[in-house]
Amino acid sequence: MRIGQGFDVHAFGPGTHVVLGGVSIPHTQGLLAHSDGDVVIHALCDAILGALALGDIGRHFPPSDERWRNVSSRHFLLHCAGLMIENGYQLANADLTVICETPRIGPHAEAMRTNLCADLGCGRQEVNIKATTTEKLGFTGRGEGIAAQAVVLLQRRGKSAAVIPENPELRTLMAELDLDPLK
Ligand SMILES: Nc1ccn([C@@H]2O[C@H](COP(=O)(O)O)[C@@H](O)[C@H]2O)c(=O)n1
Ligand SMILES: C[C@@]1(CO)OP(=O)(O)OP(=O)(O)OC[C@H]1O
Repeated sequence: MRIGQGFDVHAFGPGTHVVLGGVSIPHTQGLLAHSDGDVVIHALCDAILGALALGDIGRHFPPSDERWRNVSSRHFLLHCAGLMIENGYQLANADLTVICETPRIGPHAEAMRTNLCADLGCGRQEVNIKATTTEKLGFTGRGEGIAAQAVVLLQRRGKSAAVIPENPELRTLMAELDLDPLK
């Protein structure tokens, strides 16, 4: 078993929506970032990479690289899911916390969960999404940005229990990276 944790913050800036867990949520502001600024997925990627002892998201997707400008963070998550499988692990569970005053996360949590489970190739029971305000304290309390935390537990995947991801994007990415899901 391997445990990993991730944390990310993005500041609010001009915009009409934020992208969290791959869900576009209408909002009075957007999030400033090189990519789509999906703090939830960034924290989750860092947790997975941490569990695998493979560094962090910036090492795999440098902010200096123009290829990642405005890209969907689901691309990063698919990559991390592929690395997890390549290294012989599957997700035992992931627990995420989104920290902001607004927008309200509750109404979007199930759609976010659907996206994350699809990209990770796991069942709904393996992923939980929570939200909290900071009672108007600190930078999230002042409405300056959104923070997210993630904790994951990875378990060794036996050959007999091997899971070939249902998500066609993940299968394609794994094929491109020459990752064998049964290895
Ligand atoms: N951005 C948010 C923040 C909170 N929630 C939900 O409200 C509950 C109460 O939050 P407190 O910060 O007052 O404890 C929390 O448990 C979430 O269910 C939310 O949906 N979006
Ligand atoms: C996601 C990456 C991609 O270039 O950039 P940002 O979208 O700015 O996000 P951040 O969490 O600040 O940094 C990690 C980078 O890998």
